[in-house]
Amino acid sequence: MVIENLIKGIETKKIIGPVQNDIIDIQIDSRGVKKQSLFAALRGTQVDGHQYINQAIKQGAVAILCEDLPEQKNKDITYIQVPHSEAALGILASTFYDNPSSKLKLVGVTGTNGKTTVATILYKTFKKLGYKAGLLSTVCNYIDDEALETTHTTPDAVTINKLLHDMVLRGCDYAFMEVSSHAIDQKRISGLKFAGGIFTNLTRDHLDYHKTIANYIKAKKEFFDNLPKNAFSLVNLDDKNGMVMVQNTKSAIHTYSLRSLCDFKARVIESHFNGMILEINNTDVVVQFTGKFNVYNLLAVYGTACLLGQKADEVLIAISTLKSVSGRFETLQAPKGYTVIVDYAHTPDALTNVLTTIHDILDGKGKVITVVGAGGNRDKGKRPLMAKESIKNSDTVIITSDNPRFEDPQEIIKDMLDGLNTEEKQNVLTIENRRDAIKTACMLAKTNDVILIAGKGHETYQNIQGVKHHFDDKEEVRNIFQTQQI
Ligand SMILES: CC(=O)N[C@H]1[C@@H](OP(=O)(O)OP(=O)(O)OC[C@H]2O[C@@H](n3ccc(=O)[nH]c3=O)[C@H](O)[C@@H]2O)O[C@H](CO)[C@@H](O)[C@@H]1O[C@H](C)C(=O)N[C@@H](C)C(=O)N[C@H](CCC(=O)O)C(=O)O
Ligand SMILES: Nc1ncnc2c1ncn2[C@@H]1O[C@H](COP(=O)(O)OP(=O)(O)OP(=O)(O)O)[C@@H](O)[C@H]1O
Ligand SMILES: N[C@H](CCC[C@H](N)C(=O)O)C(=O)O
Ligand SMILES: [Mg+2]
Repeated sequence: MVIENLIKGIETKKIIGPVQNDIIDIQIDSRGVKKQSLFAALRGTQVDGHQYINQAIKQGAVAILCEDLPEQKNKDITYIQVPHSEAALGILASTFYDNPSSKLKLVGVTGTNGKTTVATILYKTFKKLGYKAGLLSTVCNYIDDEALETTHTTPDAVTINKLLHDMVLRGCDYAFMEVSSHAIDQKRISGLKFAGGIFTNLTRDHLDYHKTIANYIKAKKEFFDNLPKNAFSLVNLDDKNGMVMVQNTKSAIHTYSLRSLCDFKARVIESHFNGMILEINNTDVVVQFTGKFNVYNLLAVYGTACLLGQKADEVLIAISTLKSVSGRFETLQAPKGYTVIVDYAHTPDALTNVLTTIHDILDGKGKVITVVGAGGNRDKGKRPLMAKESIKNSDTVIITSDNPRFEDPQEIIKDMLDGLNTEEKQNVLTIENRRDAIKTACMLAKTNDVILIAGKGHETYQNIQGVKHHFDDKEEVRNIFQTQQI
C-alpha cells in the first residue's frame, strides 16, 4: 500500500521523506522487519522501540512510525511522526488490512474473569446457528474452522487486523474477541470498529501492571467509552462496576443479572457437576456448564446473540448443546470414585467462585482438596489472597508452582503462605513440584471427594526461567487414573 494512502486516517505531527513509496508489511519488532516494511517504534514497558529505528532501516524498512524523530535521517525513508505511536498503529493496521472490523460484526469481551468462556461460547453458538465466525482468545484463535495457536489474550494491533482480515477473506460474518486490560491500555484495539462490547466482572488482578484498582477500572472503562453510537454494550448488573463501565459510553446500554430488573435474566433451577437446569428470560434450558459464574457467562452469550438479531429460542437450543471450554471447570471422574476439576481460576475471586460451586453441589458429602499455585512475574498482591480463599473453602490445600517464570518458586509459595494464620497452615501442604502435588492430592482423595486443580486450565506448559516445559494438568490426572484402576 502506498504510504500516502496508509496515513490518511491518522493524526500526524510531521511527515519527512517520500510518501509515494509502497509498503508491504507492518512490524512492531525490528527483528521481524523485512524489505519494504513499515516499522512502528513503540515506547514499550521494557525498552523503547525508538532505539531500534536504525536496525529496522538496515533490515529494509522504508517507513518509520514514531513519536520522536531520529536526529540522523535517511533521505529514502519516510518518517511519520505522530503524538502516540500505539494509537496510530491501530488505525494504520486497520487501513492496511482494508478495515476488516467494519466488514464483520465484531464483539469484544472484557472483565477480570470469564472473557475466554464468553467469547468461546459465543463463537461456538454462532457456528451452531450456521454462521461462519472467528475467535481471538487466550486458548486458541479460530478463522472459522481453522485453529491457530495464540500467544496473548488480545494480540497486538497488527496481528488482530491480520487475523480479522483472514476471517473476512474466509467469509466470516462474526468475530468474537477477548479484550484484556493490557490491550486497552496499550491501544492494541485502537481503530477497531466494534458492533458490541461485553463486561463480565471486575475483581483484583494485574496490579503489577496497572498499580491501582482505579487504573485497572479506568482501563476497562476506556473500551466502553470508545464504543460508537450504533454499537451495544452489555454489562453485568450484579457487578458493582457494571454501570460504572458504561457511564460515558455512546453505545446502547443493555444489562444482565441474576438479581435485579434487567434485559436478560436467569435463575438456577438445578445444579450438578456435569450441568444445570436454568430459566433464562422465562424459558427453561438444560446446559452442560456448572457454576453460578457460568450462569453469568451464558447470560452474556444469550444477551449478545439476541442483540445481534438472533432468535432467542434458537440461541437457547444452540447453547444447550455446548460443552465446557477447555480447562474451565472440566470434570474428570476417577476410577476410585472421587472427582477432579481442572479450572483456570488464577485470581482470588475465581477461586472463591469455583470452590463455592463445588460446595453447593457436594453438599457436605465429601471433602475438598485444592491444588493451587500463583504465577511468577505477575501481581504479587494476589498471592496471599489466593491462598486465603483456597483454605477458607477447602479441607486441604496443596500449594505448588504455576509458571514461576523468572522468580524462585519457593519465594512465590512463601508469599502465598504469608496470607495464612497458624491454624489455617495446619491444613496446608507445600509441594513445589506440580506433578507431585497432583499425585499427592489423588492419593489423599477418597470416594465422593473433589480435587480442584486450579490456575493452569488449558495450559500445556510450565514456564520456568522463560522456557516452556510440557505440562498438562489433565494429562497428569489421566495418567494417575491409569495407575489407580480398580
Ligand atoms: C507487559 C506487556 O504487556 N508487554 C507487551 C508489550 O510489550 P512491551 O511494551 O513490554 O515491549 P518491550 O519489550 O518494552 O519493547 C518495546 C518495543 O520495542 C520492540 N523491540 C524490542 C526489542 C528489539 O530488539 N527490537 C524491537 O523492535 C518491541 O517489539 C516493542 O514493540 O507489547 C507487546 C506487543 O503488543 C506484547 O507482546 C507484550 O506482551 C508481553 C509478552 C506479555 O507477557 N504481556 C502480558 C502481560 C499480556 O499482555 N497479557 C494480556 C492478558 C492478561 C490477562 O490474562 O488478562 C494479554 O492480552 O495477553
Ligand atoms: N463470569 C465469571 N465470574 C467469575 N469467575 C469466572 C467467570 N467465568 C469464569 N470464571 C473463573 O475464572 C477462570 C478463568 O475464566 P476465563 O478463562 O473464561 O477468564 P478470562 O477472563 O479469559 O481470563 P484471562 O484474563 O486469563 O484471559 C475460570 O476457570 C473460572 O474459574
Ligand atoms: N493470562 C493470565 C493468567 C495466567 C494464569 C496462570 N497460569 C499464571 O501463569 O499466572 C496472566 O498471564 O496473568
Ligand atoms: Mg482469557
